[in-house]
Amino acid sequence: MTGLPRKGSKYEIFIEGSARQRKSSREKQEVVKEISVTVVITGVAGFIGFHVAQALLAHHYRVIGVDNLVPYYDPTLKKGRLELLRRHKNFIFKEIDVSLAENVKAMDPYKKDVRFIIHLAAQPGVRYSMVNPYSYVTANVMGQLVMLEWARTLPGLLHFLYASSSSVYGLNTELPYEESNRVDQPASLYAATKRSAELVSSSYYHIYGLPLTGLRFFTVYGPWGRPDMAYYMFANCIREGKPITLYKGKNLSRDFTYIDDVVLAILSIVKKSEEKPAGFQPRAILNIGNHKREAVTDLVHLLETNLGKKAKINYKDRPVADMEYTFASIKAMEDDYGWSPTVGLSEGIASFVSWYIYFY
Ligand SMILES: CC(=O)N[C@H]1[C@@H](OP(=O)(O)OP(=O)(O)OC[C@H]2O[C@@H](n3ccc(=O)[nH]c3=O)[C@H](O)[C@@H]2O)O[C@H](CO)[C@@H](O)[C@@H]1O
Repeated sequence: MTGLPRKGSKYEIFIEGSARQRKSSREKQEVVKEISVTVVITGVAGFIGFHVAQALLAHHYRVIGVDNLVPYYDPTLKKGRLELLRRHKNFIFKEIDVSLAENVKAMDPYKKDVRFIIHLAAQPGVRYSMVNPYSYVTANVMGQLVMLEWARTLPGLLHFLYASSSSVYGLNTELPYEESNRVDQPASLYAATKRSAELVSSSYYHIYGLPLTGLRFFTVYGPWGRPDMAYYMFANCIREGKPITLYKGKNLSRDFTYIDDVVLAILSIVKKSEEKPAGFQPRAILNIGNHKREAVTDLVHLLETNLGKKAKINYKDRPVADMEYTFASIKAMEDDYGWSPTVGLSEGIASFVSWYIYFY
């Protein structure tokens, strides 16, 4: 398994389409032209960064990938993702921590070429923010500021996209969550740092007019995923015959978003920003979700079916930092970019499990 998309998926057709394009020499020239579009991806060895980088490289972008390779989870995953990325000739990797301003000087030689920044480097994990709080402010707020400061020195920047999170909706009870909802009641420090990053960005838009969009991701899952997330932890426990911890609550549910849909969302934003349609103003914030609220117990059943093994379950009270439910309105993404998700939870979990079985 290479981490490439499911057979027949929209994302795969994208990549196959690109491969076909390489055939004629005239089109080869176009490819060479396209290579000049340089994208910086921070957190490139992370789950979402890796998939976005692969897709952009398949589309002949040049990717300057940045990551500090922090061992928050099993480093073999980050190393494996990087190994795949390094096979592309248009991939350049810098091992740096972007929460220190002096480190980003390593990217200065590419300044004039950079058209996009996709800033995904962060300290993730809702529950871990109670264990190691300082790392969240450093990575998620300072890191944001450093990247914004660097971004404003770029002469040809078209769009700065950055990762926010559905967790900013916090204790909000209005469903589905809309970008215009109140977001001043974070349930976790993690959410507070993600909201802070949005506010810092908003000030940079106001002062410097930087083209900025924060993407509020809703529980993204899939092959090469993050082992601190429930679907992955549950899979590990089921495989090893250990009990999973399921939080109590009849409304415990998530809007689960499959990675291919997230990649397509980002590609559609990048493409439109390159086209620069007259009068089009990118929004400051966009939800990236599946627009389906699914019970966490359904996730467990799907994993059991695909792994062919029953889960042993320990029920526990939900930690206060954990939201009970999430549900995304995706109207803004549909209206602005014609994007809508295509992969349901059962199909997505089947894809995840086939990668998982191969990987382990
Ligand atoms: C670990 C983590 O923070 N993951 C991400 C996840 O949070 P999010 O909490 O949505 O995702 P998880 O995969 O951690 O949890 C999914 C669901 O499983 C439940 N659950 C989790 C663990 C467990 O042992 N038992 C259990 O029942 C949770 O309460 C939740 O309802 O999506 C957010 C965006 O939407 C991201 O910003 C977060 O980085």
